[in-house]
Amino acid sequence: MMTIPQQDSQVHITFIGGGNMGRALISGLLANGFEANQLSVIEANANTGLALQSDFGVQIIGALDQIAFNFSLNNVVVIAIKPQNFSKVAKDLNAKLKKAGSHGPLILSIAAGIRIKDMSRWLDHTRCVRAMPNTPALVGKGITGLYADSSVSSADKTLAEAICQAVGQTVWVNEEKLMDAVTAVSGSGPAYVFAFLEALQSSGEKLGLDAGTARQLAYATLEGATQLAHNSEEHAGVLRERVTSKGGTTAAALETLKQLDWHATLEKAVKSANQRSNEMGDELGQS
Ligand SMILES: NC(=O)C1=CN([C@@H]2O[C@H](COP(=O)(O)OP(=O)(O)OC[C@H]3O[C@@H](n4cnc5c(N)ncnc54)[C@H](OP(=O)(O)O)[C@@H]3O)[C@@H](O)[C@H]2O)C=CC1
Ligand SMILES: O=C(O)[C@@H]1CCC=N1
Repeated sequence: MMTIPQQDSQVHITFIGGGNMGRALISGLLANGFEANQLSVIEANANTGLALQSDFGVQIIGALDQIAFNFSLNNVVVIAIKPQNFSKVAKDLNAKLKKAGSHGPLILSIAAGIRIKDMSRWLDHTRCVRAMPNTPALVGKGITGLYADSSVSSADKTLAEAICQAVGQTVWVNEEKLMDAVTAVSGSGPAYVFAFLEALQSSGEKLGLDAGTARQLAYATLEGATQLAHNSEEHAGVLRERVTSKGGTTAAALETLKQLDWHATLEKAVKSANQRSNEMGDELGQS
């Protein structure tokens, strides 16, 4: 049963939205110390809700107005719906929070782009922390960036951090605009890695390997190289040079990547994600 450091009482988390990221967090939390009776989910899509109930045994609540806060300080609401739906849901939640008074829950938003000042305004509530997890949370290997402004208590920061640490590592940023960068690097990052895997595997297939062998080679290489880099104190560039024999095969591949400006291309892609997160904050914060 998951309790939070320095507190005895049990944490209860209500998810609003149990889609891709909600599911990844729920699965990761259950595998890492939480029990099903500590989690409830409000999910608009009936099939998605049924699948969560059957896979994880969590309680599915039909609608927002059925949330029963237990008025404990360890009551948490994770908002895991699309950013475009956020203001509507937050305004609906506002009435419930008013009833909860000063013991309203900690709100942990994982929505890309949505800023603390806007969610606090829609919710009329200041116990809000912004988080950006990623889907490797599903296997307990996520990383979550966190931001809270100075009005949030250290107990609430500890609570938010402990929840996110149940599914991987956490880092705090001290300026909210850096959440756009976190989103661009690690929130969206798994997609870049999966795209790289797809390309490495299909390259192997085009060179004549069967799909299974190409997949095995690509996945093991990514896993091994990542582990090597993780365990090494040296810069990834040094590790790259060690693979690159003068006049050899790696040099030929890296020369092609250089001609195609691959490094700068990836940096541009990550910059686009950063910019989009910021734009979403501007666009969606207006409502
Ligand atoms: N996917 C990722 O890798 C990451 C996503 N995020 C953030 O997480 C949030 C969710 O993303 P993701 O899980 O991918 O999105 P999904 O669309 O997969 O999940 C959202 C779920 O919420 C449901 N929903 C919509 N409106 C409501 C409502 N009013 N009440 C309850 N449930 C509702 C949706 O149902 P329906 O499909 O019927 O609309 C859907 O099942 C986003 O804000 C995103 O920015 C953050 C980090 C990583
Ligand atoms: O693509 C998105 O907008 C979300 C945020 C980070 C990952 N998925």
